[in-house]
Amino acid sequence: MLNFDNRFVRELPGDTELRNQPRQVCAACWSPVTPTPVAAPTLLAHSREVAADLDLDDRDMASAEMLAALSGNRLLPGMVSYASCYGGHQFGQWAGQLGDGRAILLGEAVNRRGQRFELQLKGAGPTPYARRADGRAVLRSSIREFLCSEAMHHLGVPTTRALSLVGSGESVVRDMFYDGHPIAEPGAVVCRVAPSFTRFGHFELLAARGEHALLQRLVDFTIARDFPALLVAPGEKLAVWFREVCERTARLMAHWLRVGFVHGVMNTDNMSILGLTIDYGPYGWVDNFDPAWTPNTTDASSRRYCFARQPEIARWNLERLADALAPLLPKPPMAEKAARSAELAAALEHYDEVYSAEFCTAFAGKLGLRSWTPADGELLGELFEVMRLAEIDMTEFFRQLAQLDIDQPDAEVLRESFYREDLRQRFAPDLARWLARYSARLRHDGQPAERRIAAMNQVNPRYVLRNYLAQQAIERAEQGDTQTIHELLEVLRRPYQEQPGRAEFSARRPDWARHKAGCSMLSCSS
Ligand SMILES: Nc1ncnc2c1ncn2[C@@H]1O[C@H](COP(=O)(O)OP(=O)(O)OP(=O)(O)O)[C@@H](O)[C@H]1O
Repeated sequence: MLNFDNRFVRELPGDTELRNQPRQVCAACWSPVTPTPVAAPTLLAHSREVAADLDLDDRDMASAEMLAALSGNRLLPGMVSYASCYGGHQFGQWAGQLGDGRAILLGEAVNRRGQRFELQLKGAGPTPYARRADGRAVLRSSIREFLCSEAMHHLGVPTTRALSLVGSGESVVRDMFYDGHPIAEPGAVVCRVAPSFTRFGHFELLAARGEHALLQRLVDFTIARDFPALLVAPGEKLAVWFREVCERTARLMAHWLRVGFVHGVMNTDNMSILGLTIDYGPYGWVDNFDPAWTPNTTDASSRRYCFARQPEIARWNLERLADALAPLLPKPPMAEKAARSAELAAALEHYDEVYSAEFCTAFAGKLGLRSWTPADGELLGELFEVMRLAEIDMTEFFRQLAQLDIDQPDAEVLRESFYREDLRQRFAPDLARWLARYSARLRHDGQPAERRIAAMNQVNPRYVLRNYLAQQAIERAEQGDTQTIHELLEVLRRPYQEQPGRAEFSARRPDWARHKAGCSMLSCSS
């Protein structure tokens, strides 16, 4: 039922040692490893769209063989299992070898249309990269990864996908939430799917070890397998490819800002070479608009990975990738002094340009403008300031903004986007002034209201995976009730459409969730 063509292990060198013990793995891109079986797997949910991409129907998904494969209990014909080797910069520091410590690849499925997808189990047991950890994942973080991958896809944000969420029937011990005391939680395995799970860190590790021949092989392989449409003359290959990576990353950052997504751990090992959102750990969705907000408790003081800094951090990460690739280019002339070649530097500048352009396009769309001028940048900046000070809900505000009567602007249509009545009253004059200027701008733009509203509703979601919604789904699932997971999966399939009877899934964060763990801040424990 699935066809495999496993190029990664066929074309790139693997680890020659077979023991599954934590260790440094050199001169190899992957290590063979078998998933550790789980006691009592149950399929808690699956994405029918991802299944369809793999030519799998509901019957296939319900089969015992599939459950065995998706829990790591048995391989299907054609599958090979391995963990890949990468390093990374974590919180700005080089961390050395990291690797797939609890992710196990199952090979590359090729569908009837010739599309290629790597399948990867997260939480399927330890690998040589597990260091001292257990290779497992808790149900709570697996639900968050499963739902958010699919929600992001339906929002139009590039992302790795999730085929399945399997409860393992085993418990996993983590020290989370409750005063740091270790507690046993239910475990789970998610099957992730993406054309490639290659990260910036794969290249960085080879460069850091001086394994330049293998680095060149990995670059050639990645371009050939993952960027088949890239047209390049042989001499320019590396720079043209890096420019493409910069461009995709820039587009991704504009998307994250558009929908109010904060990744939480933008280390270089969590940066996808395809410009996909990867690793749904302590991520969060912006409720009250705050550029400095980070959902990750580990980052609460430095706020390195807060909402508004993400584009800047993505550039820093691209610079680390450029550093890793630089040894593959002819040495720059002494006069240039810089370690980086002119081509790589130009690609980084391209990142800045593409990001700026994409950001303007995204926010022009959110505001219902057909074009963007520097004055619109000022208008948006003023809005952001009012939204921040008045603690306005980002998703609710932009969705409701389309309802504004631009001939008689009245902030009443935005009432529901305020969390606090006192702040609503205090900032009412500022908001009214802004709405008047904004309405004048729209009248000047001259687009018929119906068309503007329809266009705004296509880019301003009604439904996002608010932090407290995911937490509710988790708490119910931990009691054995998976209905909320299914409801959320269904609602988040059509995030831009009004769905009658689904108001509970668009409501802004309730008061009880404001400081509750899981609903506002999260630790990395997963
Ligand atoms: N429970 C665990 N067992 C083994 N390795 C782990 C575990 N949790 C995290 N790691 C490893 O720690 C490193 C950094 O962790 P991070 O939280 O970014 O990863 P993750 O959430 O496991 O994975 P991914 O980036 O694949 O989604 C990675 O090498 C990861 O494989």
